[in-house]
Amino acid sequence: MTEQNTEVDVVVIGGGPAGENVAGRVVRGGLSCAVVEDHLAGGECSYYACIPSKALLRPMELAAEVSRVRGLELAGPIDVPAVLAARDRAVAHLDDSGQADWIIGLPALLVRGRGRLAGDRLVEVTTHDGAVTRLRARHAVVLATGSVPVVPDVPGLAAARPWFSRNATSVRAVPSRLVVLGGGVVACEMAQALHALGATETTMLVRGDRLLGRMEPFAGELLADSLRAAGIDVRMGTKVTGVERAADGGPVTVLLAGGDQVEADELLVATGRRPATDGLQLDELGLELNGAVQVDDSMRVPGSGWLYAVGDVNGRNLLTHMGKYQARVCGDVIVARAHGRPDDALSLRDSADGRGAPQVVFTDPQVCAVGRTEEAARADGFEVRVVEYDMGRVAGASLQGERYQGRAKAVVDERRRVLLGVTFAGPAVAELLHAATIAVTAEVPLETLWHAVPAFPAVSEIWLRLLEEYGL
Ligand SMILES: Cc1cc2nc3c(=O)[nH]c(=O)nc-3n(C[C@H](O)[C@H](O)[C@H](O)COP(=O)(O)OP(=O)(O)OC[C@H]3O[C@@H](n4cnc5c(N)ncnc54)[C@H](O)[C@@H]3O)c2cc1C
Ligand SMILES: NC(=O)c1ccc[n+]([C@@H]2O[C@H](COP(=O)([O-])OP(=O)(O)OC[C@H]3O[C@@H](n4cnc5c(N)ncnc54)[C@H](O)[C@@H]3O)[C@@H](O)[C@H]2O)c1
Repeated sequence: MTEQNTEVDVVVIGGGPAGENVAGRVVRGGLSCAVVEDHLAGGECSYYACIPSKALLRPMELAAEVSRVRGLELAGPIDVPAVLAARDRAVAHLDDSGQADWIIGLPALLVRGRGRLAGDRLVEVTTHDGAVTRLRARHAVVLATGSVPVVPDVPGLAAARPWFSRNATSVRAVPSRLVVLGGGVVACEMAQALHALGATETTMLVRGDRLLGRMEPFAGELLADSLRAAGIDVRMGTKVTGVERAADGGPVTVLLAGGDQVEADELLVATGRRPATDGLQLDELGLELNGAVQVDDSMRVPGSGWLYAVGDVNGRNLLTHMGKYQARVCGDVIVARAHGRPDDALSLRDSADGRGAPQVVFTDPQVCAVGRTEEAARADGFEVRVVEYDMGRVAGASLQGERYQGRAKAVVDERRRVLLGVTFAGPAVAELLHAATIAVTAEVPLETLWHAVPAFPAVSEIWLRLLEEYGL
């Protein structure tokens, strides 16, 4: 076993979107940086999560759009091998040389191997051949190790070799019978994609009474209607009591409280993710881990002068764009502190995560939201008024296709007359979201928004309808 020692200004553990962006910002600020990556530069998002899932969903979404436009018809069923090939291209056939070259070209040092904290500003990396590299950071160590799936404690589950999101997004042969455990984002997106790509019997087992539990209830209801209309068996209020599968393979049987059971070729478990902190040795630094690595709004671990955490591992919002935002804050803060410059500018603090991150669920209908739901706003003590509107009544939306089903909801802070949150559910509503994000972030008074005139006949006329509904 060989040992090497290297000193740089900043060491980043994890080369996913968050880690890469920290590296980009600190190098731009004149610091040297090493990125430690155990698997693929680019992280979960690029190869197993956002990118492949959206590549698998897009044909389903477009096919649904076509089915709503009179005079158009698909020439045939979705060409599954072609879709899987397009997915493979989207993930660069799991070849990370493009992203590795980007890191190296910053320039930054890319150290391939598993990193852990070995002391004050010290990271130890074990490479795949067993060699150990010790990286000493002059200024900061940033944890950007992402998250891993939660495995529920269900008898027989682990032995039944369930699928997790990586198996679903990397699918080579779509199972005919699929059972999905969970009603969150991964469950909804992957159930719909795999059903459209050939799963003929798809069952969703949802613990609660609705899908997308963190969003406005109407969004999950519209989505459940659409999934059911597509032939997916969405079962609410279920409790899985056991899972069985013969050791030599064959179908998997999911046992439910009440005596029911579902047999399928594969079981996809999509019951959330937890921060990837195993093996980092945080406890040895005296850090108490309550699930995620807690950070302040400059992304620094409280009580430490040098340890930061960005992206999924800090548990703020498990979304790529939020991890990258945190990374920009974190990188710039580290640069400011390293150069002894003021570190308290507005751009050097995370103010977006606590307000309610923008998110798009890429199903049909799409669901997107930013800011607080009505329930969250009331819980936070705001004086709330909500307005809702059926998007099918907007001229631009009705022109998108027949049977356009959609709904919008705005949550208003009555005292300041600004938006606290906005949710849209409907076909192709994702691009409406950024206008809402600007309005919520900038706290644009409704009286000012009134003068932002939406073009006719675009779907964005929903903004006018919401304001009229409010009484303007
Ligand atoms: C199926 C699915 C679809 C998703 N779709 C979307 C979407 O459409 N939009 C969206 O915004 N978000 C989406 N997400 C969430 C998104 O993937 C994550 O929020 C994002 O990847 C987090 O980025 P990260 O850099 O924090 O972590 P990751 O992308 O997980 O990267 C962490 C990196 O750290 C490395 N690593 C971990 N531990 C070590 C160690 N000890 N030493 C060295 N390297 C280590 C890993 O190998 C990995 O490369 C999706 C998630 C899933 C599961
Ligand atoms: N388009 C996107 O933005 C996108 C897509 C996929 C994933 N993501 C992110 O990835 C993260 C993980 O997604 P996810 O869908 O796995 O998590 P999630 O937290 O969104 O949903 C988890 C679901 O599993 C259920 N659940 C939890 N424990 C259970 C148990 N023991 N038995 C039965 N059901 C159980 C929950 O009730 C919930 O319905 C999310 O935080 C999300 O932000 C984002």
